[in-house]
This record gives sequence, structure tokens and C-alpha cells, in this order.
Amino acid sequence: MSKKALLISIEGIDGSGKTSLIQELKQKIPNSFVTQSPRGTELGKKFFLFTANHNEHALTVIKPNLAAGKTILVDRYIDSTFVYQGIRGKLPIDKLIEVWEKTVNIPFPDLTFVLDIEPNKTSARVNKRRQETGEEPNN
Ligand SMILES: Nc1ncnc2c1ncn2[C@@H]1O[C@H](COP(=O)(O)OP(=O)(O)O)[C@@H](O)[C@H]1O
Ligand SMILES: Cc1cn([C@H]2C[C@H](O)[C@@H](COP(=O)(O)OP(=O)(O)O)O2)c(=O)[nH]c1=O
Repeated sequence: MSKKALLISIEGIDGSGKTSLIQELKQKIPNSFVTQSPRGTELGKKFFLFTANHNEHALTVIKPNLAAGKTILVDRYIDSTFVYQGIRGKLPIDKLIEVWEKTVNIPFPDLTFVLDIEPNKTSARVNKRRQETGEEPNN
């Protein structure tokens, strides 16, 4: 019997090292697939917009690749919704889960790594990354 494919999410603040860790893991895990949860636009930082985005991403990217037996490494996932739309947006997390259970089908991760770093350590990293990549500041 083939083993169940794993859905692994990597969470952490901007500059905590999610992208770098995922690139390392991708080299080490055979048959892995890397994806990134949809980011919000300026208009789209609300729970229902993220829910629609996560659902679409689950349907079109996550589930087909799990079904194909790939180990999925996802850069930010539903814990980002719990933190940004839930805790920061002041919506109770049990209500968010209840809405998801009733309306959408977003697979929960089998394993989550949270990259825990002092926020003041990430600003130097993000500045360095901006210089290297020319990315624009977020806000
Ligand atoms: N463990 C680490 N130690 C020091 N610098 C790191 C480490 N991991 C990543 N970086 C650097 O920090 C910056 C942000 O990393 P990145 O992987 O883009 O973070 P995120 O995807 O979480 O925003 C990059 O310039 C990267 O090279
Ligand atoms: C996936 C997701 C992201 N977000 C937010 C968190 C971040 O502010 C933003 C992503 O910002 P971005 O700078 O693209 O992320 P990274 O940390 O990977 O560099 O989207 C939510 O609010 N809810 C979500 O469900």
C-alpha cells in the first residue's frame, strides 16, 4: 500500500526564513512539491477573501498534488489565517474553523513548522533581501 502523502506547512513572520527552509527541504525530500498560499491584496485582507483564496488553492493545487502522492511544502497556510484574520482581526478562531467546516474543504496540515524569531532580528534580514532582490517594501 502506498503511503499517505503529507501536507507540511511552514509558518512565521516575514523574514523568519520560510522560503529558505522550503528550498532546503525540497532538495532533501524526494517527490516534493512547493507552493505558496495566496497573499492578500490591499483590498483583500478579510477572512472571507482569504477563505475563498485558500479554497481555490486547495482545490487546484494542494489536493491534486496530494492525490499524485507528492509531499507538499506550503509557504504560509491556515495558521496565517488564524493569526492575521483571527487574532489580529479579532475573530474567534473556533468561529473561523466552524465557518470552514460548513462552507469549504481546505485540508488541514499533517505537520506544521513555525519559525520562531525575535521580530527585531528579521528587519536586518528583510533589508538584506531587499537589496539582493530589489523587492519593494510591503507597507
Ligand atoms: N537561518 C538563517 N540565518 C540567517 N539568515 C537567514 C536564515 N534564513 C534565511 N535567512 C535570510 O533572511 C532573509 C529572509 O529569508 P526568507 O527565507 O526570504 O524569509 P521568509 O520567506 O520567511 O520571508 C533572506 O535574505 C535569507 O537569505
Ligand atoms: C496566507 C495568509 C497570508 N496573510 C498575510 C500575512 C502577510 O502579511 C501577507 C504575506 O506577506 P508576504 O510579505 O508576501 O509574506 P512573507 O512573510 O512570506 O514574506 O499575507 C494573511 O493575512 N492571511 C493568510 O491566510
